[in-house]
Amino acid sequence: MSTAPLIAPSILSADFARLADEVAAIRGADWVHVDVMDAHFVPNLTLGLPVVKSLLAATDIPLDCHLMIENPDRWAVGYAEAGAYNVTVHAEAVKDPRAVARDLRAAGAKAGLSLKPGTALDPWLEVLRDYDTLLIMSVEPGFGGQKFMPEVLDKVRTARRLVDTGHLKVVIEIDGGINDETIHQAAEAGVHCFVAGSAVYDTEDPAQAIAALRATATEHQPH
Ligand SMILES: O=C(CO)[C@@H](O)[C@H](O)COP(=O)(O)O
Repeated sequence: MSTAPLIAPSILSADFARLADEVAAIRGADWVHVDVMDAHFVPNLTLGLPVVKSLLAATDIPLDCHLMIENPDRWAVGYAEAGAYNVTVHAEAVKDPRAVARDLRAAGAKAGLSLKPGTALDPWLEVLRDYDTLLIMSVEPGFGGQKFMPEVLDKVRTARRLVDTGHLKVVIEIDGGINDETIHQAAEAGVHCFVAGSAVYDTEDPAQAIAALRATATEHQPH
């Protein structure tokens, strides 16, 4: 697996004017992380499949759809069929994780599994053999602009050890509070793909912010 760090700016906005700006700003990103929230699994409501279809038409950058919704078993495959590159469901919400992974892959997408900060990694290791991406949340899902939780990095270190020894084949992604001051810790712990919202969009030059995050993550890759 390539160790070059991936930077994935996250699109969260339910304000369509701002969303257009966010899409226009994502030059130089590897993936675009799309925060799909349903106001049930998380206390926030953002966007759904029709808007994701518009985003797919608006950018060539692979879309990484993070489903923070109840009953992802029902909805996930629609995002894959629409053309999302990666579709991530939450361990705390999914009922049949193996069937979801199989259906996502059959529809041509990578399958992702996400863990909230308080969810342990060990019970999911067997299931993760069927997945391509492990998304470790470093904030409680729901809102951008929260403080990074370094305590989740133990899960990153464990997962990275398993990847490096060939026991797991996943891209390790982290999401929440990633910025210039925190990305080095996540990189050193072994993260492959870094999601960043405010650190990209709340700057004068989002493309430059993406480049700077990538440079820091590259510098702090584990050896
Ligand atoms: O999904 C979420 C939060 O639930 C994240 O994708 C945030 O939207 C990232 O924003 P920052 O923490 O980087 O501001």
